Amino acid sequence: MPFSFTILTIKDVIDILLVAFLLYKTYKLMKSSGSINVFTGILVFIVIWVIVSQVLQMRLLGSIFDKLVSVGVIAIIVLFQDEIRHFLLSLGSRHSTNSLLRFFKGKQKSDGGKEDIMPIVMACLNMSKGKVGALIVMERDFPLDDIARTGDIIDASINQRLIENIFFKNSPLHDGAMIISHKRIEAAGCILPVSHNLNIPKELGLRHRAALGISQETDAMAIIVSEETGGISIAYQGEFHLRLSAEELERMLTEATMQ
Ligand SMILES: Nc1ncnc2c1ncn2[C@@H]1O[C@H](COP(=O)(O)OP(=O)(O)OP(=O)(O)O)[C@@H](O)[C@H]1O
Repeated sequence: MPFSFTILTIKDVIDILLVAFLLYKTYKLMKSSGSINVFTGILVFIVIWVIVSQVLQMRLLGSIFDKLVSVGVIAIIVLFQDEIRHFLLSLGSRHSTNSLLRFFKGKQKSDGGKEDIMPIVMACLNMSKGKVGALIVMERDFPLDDIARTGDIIDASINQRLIENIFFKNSPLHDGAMIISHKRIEAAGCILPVSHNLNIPKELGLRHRAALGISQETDAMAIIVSEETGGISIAYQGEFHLRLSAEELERMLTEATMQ
């Protein structure tokens, strides 16, 4: 039988690149939420399904697999509703849209928000030196009102001494997380969702798990000051950035709060 060559058009190349991008995004989301084994399992199942029903054309087994696939789509949506919500959120977030606009317009990033960031950075550095534990969540596009309601509403301007005071050991509000929203300290003593990721290093406790949890469920950035080591870390988009320097902390906060 003569070989037949299929000519790839530009549309096909874009199609392949988009599928690769979607697979990569899914892989990253699953990895950050600790469901990477499920992702591998689904991939293995798809490969077996394609071999059985398309390549070998086994009709009986193929029809069973076809049925499983049609039900499987609904099962996947139910199982991964959090990951799907996070994916759609990251696609539609103001940050992604603005980056895209900047890319096309060649517009420079604004240097806004430094006066709001520096008190947070300075407070974190002081708390780090004194080994005072802290958990600060910076709201972005996803509203954190429900989380803020689990603590005490403060609604104060961002102030270094106020932040340090709240997290000072034995202060009534030192337990739990502080929420920063619309350039204000909105609430303190808030309860965050805890991440169930199994790959979190054992030495990181509940404060770090809670920070990772909120970064998986929303687009917020969470800053952690460790009471044990004084280390400053950030949980963002389901990933940890551990043991940050003052410059790294400032840079990440500036990037995250840029409009
Ligand atoms: N779900 C949660 N939401 C908000 N804050 C939480 C949550 N769970 C724990 N915390 C905070 O974390 C503190 C416990 O921290 P723990 O020692 O377990 O964490 P850690 O990650 O090891 O941090 P550290 O290095 O500071 O010890 C609690 O006192 C509380 O303030």
